[in-house]
Amino acid sequence: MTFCKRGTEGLIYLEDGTLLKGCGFGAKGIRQGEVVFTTSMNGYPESMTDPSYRGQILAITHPLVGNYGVPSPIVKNGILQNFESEHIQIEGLVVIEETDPFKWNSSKSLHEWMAEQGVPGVSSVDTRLLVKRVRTLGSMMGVIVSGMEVSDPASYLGKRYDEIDFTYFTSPKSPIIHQNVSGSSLIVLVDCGIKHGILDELYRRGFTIIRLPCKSTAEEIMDYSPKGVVFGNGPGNPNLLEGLARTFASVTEYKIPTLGVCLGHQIATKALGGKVRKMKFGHRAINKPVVDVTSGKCFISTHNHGYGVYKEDVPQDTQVWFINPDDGVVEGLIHKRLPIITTQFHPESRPGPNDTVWVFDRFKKMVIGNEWN
Ligand SMILES: NC(=O)CC[C@H](N)C(=O)O
Repeated sequence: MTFCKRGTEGLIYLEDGTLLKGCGFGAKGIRQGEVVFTTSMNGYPESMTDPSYRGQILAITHPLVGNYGVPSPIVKNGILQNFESEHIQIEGLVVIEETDPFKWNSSKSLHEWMAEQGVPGVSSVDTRLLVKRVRTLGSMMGVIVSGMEVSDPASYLGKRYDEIDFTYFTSPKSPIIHQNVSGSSLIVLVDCGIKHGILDELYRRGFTIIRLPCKSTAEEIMDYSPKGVVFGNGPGNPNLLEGLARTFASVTEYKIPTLGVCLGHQIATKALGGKVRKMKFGHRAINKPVVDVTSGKCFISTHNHGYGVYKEDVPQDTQVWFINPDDGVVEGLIHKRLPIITTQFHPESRPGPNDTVWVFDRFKKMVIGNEWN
């Protein structure tokens, strides 16, 4: 029997029947979701508040999680500087060891933060075994239990992740404006659950940003006469978002500079005639290589995607911009005739190395200077 420092037990159950018992922390509760893993060694406050993780139970492979605690939110111009959204988005967290913090800017422990926000965690489980199962069998649904007695966790499995449109929970219901006094150009960002890191990088480049709901039409977008449009990241299965792909396709008719990031890259692919497929277990890390095939340079980047574009599914009028050299997944596209660029990875680098923030400079050049290749 494991000694549990919070005095409660917990478990993680996978739909293939794997049951790992450990300790509960964070909030007491039971949640179901798709079980995914990240190999990031730090950045848990950013990852856990990334809206693209909605509907997922996140396992962190790094053995100690919580060492530097959780900071107080810092907000500038309505944009969070140290979290990716206002609250925790993951369904639950799985770690080997959940630690108490020691850092000058920590305001609470990981345990306290999760308890406050109603998110269950389980620690003292063999995350290596869990990751091996997911890598071998592919992403699976699972159930996390913290501090409660449950005899049949399988009975809590519900609707499958791939069948739920999570943007309903993460997209704003009405426009949000980040007015930029130093800015020259107004852009519209189609917000399906935007990471504040993306907002921040755009705002730093002088843009006034109008965030519109994910279900907006091209007409609603063009009503603002934007100089550029961004289709951002977001949770869930891109193949459920046919309306968004239609909106993207209609926006292309205005020949307006457009940037797609992560979900935005997938939506661009669909809108332009390509295909997006579910990956076996996805890419979630802050040290993934991507090669810019136009320059031959390799960059280290932040990823969080479970769907992907493969070479054979790239839309006709686009050229591959980035590729992941490990598995060949297409990590970025450039349109051959229109000012459209996309990345599957996260150039805003939250959390992660800043190697690719120049993608936003390139977008700015497209908007301000009319250059894109
Ligand atoms: N970060 C994202 O935008 C993720 C896109 C999509 N939900 C996926 O998992 O592939």
